[in-house]
Formats: sequence, structure tokens, C-alpha cells
Amino acid sequence: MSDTEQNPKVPVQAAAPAVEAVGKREPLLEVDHVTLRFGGVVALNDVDFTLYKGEILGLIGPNGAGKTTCFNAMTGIYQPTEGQIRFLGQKISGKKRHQITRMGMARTFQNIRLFPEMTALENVQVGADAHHKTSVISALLRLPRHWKEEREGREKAERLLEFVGIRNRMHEFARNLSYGEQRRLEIARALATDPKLLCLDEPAAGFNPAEKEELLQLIRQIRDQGVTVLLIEHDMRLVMGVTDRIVVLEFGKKIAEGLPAEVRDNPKVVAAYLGVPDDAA
Ligand SMILES: Nc1ncnc2c1ncn2[C@@H]1O[C@H](COP(=O)(O)OP(=O)(O)OP(=O)(O)O)[C@@H](O)[C@H]1O
Repeated sequence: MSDTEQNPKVPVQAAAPAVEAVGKREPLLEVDHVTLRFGGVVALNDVDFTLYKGEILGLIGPNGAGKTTCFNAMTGIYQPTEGQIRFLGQKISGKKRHQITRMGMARTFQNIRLFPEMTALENVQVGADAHHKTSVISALLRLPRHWKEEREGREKAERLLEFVGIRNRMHEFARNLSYGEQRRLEIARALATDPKLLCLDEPAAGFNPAEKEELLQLIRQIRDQGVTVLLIEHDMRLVMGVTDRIVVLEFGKKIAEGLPAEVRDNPKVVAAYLGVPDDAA
């Protein structure tokens, strides 16, 4: 039996090409004039952009530009001081983390957050559990439907570990995995929640060039499975090589948005990264 037959939520066919999806312009996540202040610090200043279904959007900017704050606002950790964020037309503000996960948003963290004393398989199963429908009572009474869900969760976790390339490590404790394997495991765990949007916060941090190349392939494969991807990344080569569009922040403001080539050649972006004075840009 194929993967698709076993689990329709892990399709194997490539989704429609991103360019076509962007062309249709179906909004998935809307950052609507968001300002976010921490006391006197304006971390985000009237930031406005839309993430469309099927695309890989890069969110870049120099240190302290507001990328992580934006990410945290999108995933419900911070509430905007002004403006709002909508996911599939629904306001994110006021929603709990698990509600946001159920709406279809998943994320990884800049600093890896796995359960180190659990196996790779168990770490992914925890993600799959977010969608379990059987009650605690069914679990306690060990009812058949509970076992069925358990089995399906395990099979799905194995498929996801295969997908990210670490199935052979599934019985290893997370803490014993290499750094690169842990990053892949985080992605598998996030995918286990069946997200419509996967937000990756600096997934290539600490990677060597070969690992970065592999990650690039994996991100493309994730998008080809129909998952929209938001990528925060410092490595410009990686961002330019994998994204469909890029939003650039500097000092909490959006200074550019467009295709990778447009953004790369934008004098404001060059100035932000190279520290060239504004009047010279
Ligand atoms: N919890 C907080 N309390 C106060 N100020 C904060 C907080 N989080 C972020 N800031 C400030 O908001 C601004 C944006 O920070 P943020 O971490 O979002 O930038 P970033 O683009 O993700 O930077 P980096 O690339 O270094 O991770 C910075 O001036 C930062 O000091």
C-alpha cells in the first residue's frame, strides 16, 4: 500500500507549482499593519505583508530587525500592540498555542526544543498526538479506537522520519542525535501536526554547506507536499536559493518585499546588510 493510501494527509504527489499558487494569490497568513512594542522598544513598526498558499516566503533582516518578534506574533506568542494577524481569515490574537496548532500552523525554534530523553520516534508521535480524537478515558480503558490511533500515529511518525531522512535513528534518544539530525527531527515533529503553514526559525544555523544544501532540498520537498513555508534565515545564499518571495525587515520596519532577485538588487537591502549610510544607498 502506498503512503497516500495509508495517510491522505501525507501526499506523495507534488503540489501545484509555487508560481502558479502565488499567481492565484490565495492568502494564508496576513500580517496587517502590525506594531509591537516592548516598553520603549518598537520591535515591529507597522509591518504589513501577506503569505500566500503554496509559496516559500523568506523573512530576512540584520540582527535585531524584528524577525523573531514577527514570528512570535504570527505564532501567537506575542500580541501585537496595534494591527492584527489573520490565518485563513481568522484572527490569531487571543488564541491559545494548541488552537493555533489545530488551525494548521507549526513552527521550529532558533534553539532546538526537543524532548532529549525521548526517542526520535516518540518526539514525532507527540506532534501527531495533537490531532488525536480519542479521549483520556478511551486511553485509560485501552479501547480499540485508542489503539488504532496509537498505531496510526506511530506509522505516521515513521513515515515522517523517513521523509526527513532519519528513519534509521528512530529508536535513538533525541539527545544522542547529531545537531543536524536534531534539526530534522524538529521539522518532522512540526510536520506531524499536519500544518498548512510551517514556520522555520533559522533552520540552517550551525550547518555546514553540504547540510545546508540538503536542508534546501528538504524545504522544497515540504512545499511540494502542499505545505506553505515561512523561513527566517541569516544565510542569504540559502534564502535566495529556496524562497519564492522575500520580505526584508530593518529596525522593525519592512524595507523591501519581492522576488529574490529584486530584493538582492534593492539598494536599501544592500545598505541594511552592508551598513552603507542611507543617502549612499
Ligand atoms: N522580549 C523582549 N523584550 C524587550 N525587547 C525585545 C524582546 N524581544 C525582542 N526585543 C527587541 O526587539 C528588537 C527586535 O528583536 P528580534 O529578536 O525580533 O530581532 P531579530 O531580527 O530576530 O534578530 P536576530 O537576527 O538577532 O535574532 C530588538 O531591538 C530586541 O532587542
